[in-house]
Amino acid sequence: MMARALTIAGSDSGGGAGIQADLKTFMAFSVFGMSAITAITVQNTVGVERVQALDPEVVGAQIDAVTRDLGTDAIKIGMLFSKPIIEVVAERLRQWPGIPVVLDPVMRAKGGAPLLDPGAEKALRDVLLPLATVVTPNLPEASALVGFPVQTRADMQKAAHVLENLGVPFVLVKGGHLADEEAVDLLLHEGRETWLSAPRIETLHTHGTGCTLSSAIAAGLARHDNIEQAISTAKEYVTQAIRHAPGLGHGHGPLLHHWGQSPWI
Ligand SMILES: Nc1ncnc2c1ncn2[C@@H]1O[C@H](COP(=O)(O)OP(=O)(O)OP(=O)(O)O)[C@@H](O)[C@H]1O
Ligand SMILES: Cc1ncc(CO)c(N)n1
Repeated sequence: MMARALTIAGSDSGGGAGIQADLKTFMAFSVFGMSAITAITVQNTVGVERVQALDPEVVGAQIDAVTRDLGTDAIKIGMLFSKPIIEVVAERLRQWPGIPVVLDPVMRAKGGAPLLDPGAEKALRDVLLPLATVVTPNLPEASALVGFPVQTRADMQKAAHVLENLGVPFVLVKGGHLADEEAVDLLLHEGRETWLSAPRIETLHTHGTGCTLSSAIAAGLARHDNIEQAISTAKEYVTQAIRHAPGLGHGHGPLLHHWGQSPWI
């Protein structure tokens, strides 16, 4: 049967991040994508102009409709926006304890616009984190979750251990925001640290890197790949997606959601 994945996330009208990036990524991995939209962002490559959250009950109902009928092999979680939405999502995840969950703890867009109510960070950590199989914070998100600054490789190690102790089997702290020649992420699993390194590509076009990485991991899990293998394939996917970015828009442009060279060149 075709592998299926569900993304629970916000819509990015610009098509580069959020639900749109997730579905495009699932498709690149030949995984059937489904969505539960948490919020609609009025967004393009320049920034976020408005956010309209959905009624938490409508978020829960989308998850129910999909799981009841089509079923899913993996779940990716992105922008959640508010504590009531976090609670509804957590309640649904508890009903499906066997399904692997990739949690991207989205807090802000690249330009700084808030995508999560700061008052909901605690709920994200206390309610949702223990239900995740993989968590993928960037440096500011890791810092908000652990309560100390995360700015160096040593900080990433410390933060990863704290997050593992909060009950997440696979912790991936993303180093995209490091001032480093390499784009390095740290994977921690059962106390074992692995640095995943890729060349840092000099480009403005990095809109949706985090969404793309987490949905590529979820696609691998939906296909029942070994989790460490799924994470390293996802890292390769995001690196080539940045390298072949189509250069659209006037700000931080989207990535190429396709394996390999741009098909239109
Ligand atoms: N310029 C770059 N070149 C290569 N890899 C990059 C670059 N920037 C980020 N990455 C990689 O992309 C992935 C996403 O990391 P990043 O820290 O940018 O996530 P993020 O801040 O959550 O992204 P966003 O919020 O824009 O979706 C990581 O694997 C990171 O190492
Ligand atoms: C909807 C949405 N989710 C996540 C991000 C983070 O990149 C974004 N910019 N927009």
